[in-house]
Amino acid sequence: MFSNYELSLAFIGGGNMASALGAGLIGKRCGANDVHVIDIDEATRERWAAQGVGTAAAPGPELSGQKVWIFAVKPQVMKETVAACRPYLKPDTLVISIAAGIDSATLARWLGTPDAPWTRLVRCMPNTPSLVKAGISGLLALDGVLDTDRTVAQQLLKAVGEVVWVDNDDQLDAVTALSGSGPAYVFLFLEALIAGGEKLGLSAEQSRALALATLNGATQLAGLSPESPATLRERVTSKGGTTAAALSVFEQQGFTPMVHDAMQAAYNRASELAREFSK
Ligand SMILES: NC(=O)C1=CN([C@@H]2O[C@H](COP(=O)(O)OP(=O)(O)OC[C@H]3O[C@@H](n4cnc5c(N)ncnc54)[C@H](OP(=O)(O)O)[C@@H]3O)[C@@H](O)[C@H]2O)C=CC1
Ligand SMILES: O=C(O)[C@@H]1CCC=N1
Repeated sequence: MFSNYELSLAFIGGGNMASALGAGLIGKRCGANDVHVIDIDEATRERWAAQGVGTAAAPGPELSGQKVWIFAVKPQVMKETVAACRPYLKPDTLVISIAAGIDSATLARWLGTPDAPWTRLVRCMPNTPSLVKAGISGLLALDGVLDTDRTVAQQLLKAVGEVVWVDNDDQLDAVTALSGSGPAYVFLFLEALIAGGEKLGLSAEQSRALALATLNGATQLAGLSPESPATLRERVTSKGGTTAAALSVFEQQGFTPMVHDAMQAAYNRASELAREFSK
């Protein structure tokens, strides 16, 4: 379907997440000149223009020429942004929204009418490792979405990593709490490991190399091994040894419940965003 770059793409909002997706997609699924970016921020437009991408500060007729639209603005401005783009929809436009929280039925209503909601719509929750083609995206299509549209959305996101289809908006909020926000949790852990190494006398450079390779190696091992993460953890933990000493501190200080509370907070925030900005 995408041979000879048959895809034309609009990013409405060209910030962090759109840039990560664009970096993975341009040259693989589309040429730079097949992409159109609408962003109110001049510096953002200049970054895209430097890659040969057409840009505009506001939606206009050129949007009608793009087959797939990816809404990548903050949930707070989704409603007004959709309203501004809506006049340029064509019957065959596939809309993908990556906004956290804003549910599919609301988006379908904003894009269409209350009586005839837009059906060519896929909700997606990607993550920033898409920048290096190591992302993972949750995808959600309402009943009635064409199989061809599901396929296009899936191929698009597979160009920047893996995809997992979910059944409803609540599950997409759970994806948001896990893999959407998740890279930030991992970066926080990485920062803590690096700072911890330095406190114990390693240089910043040594700590960074050791921490990065440890996270990389451990996740690769977990991905390739048939054994569970719990078993792999036990393999590192010699009785009465150093790992046991460290893990007992994690346990005493409530590491696992803290991770669960953090994920619950992200999930709850997605619902709040939906309530606040879906009216
Ligand atoms: N960052 C991430 O890891 C992920 C983000 N998302 C979702 O992606 C969306 C974008 O997030 P992110 O990329 O981080 O945000 P950014 O703020 O980096 O990007 C949004 C961009 O949209 C611009 N913008 C604001 N209003 C409009 C408008 N009316 N028309 C066009 N452009 C506009 C902003 O300009 P200005 O800065 O001047 O306001 C900004 O450049 C959010 O809905 C978020 O939930 C989903 C998954 C992961
Ligand atoms: O923080 C946010 O709201 C967005 C959604 C997932 C990652 N970033």
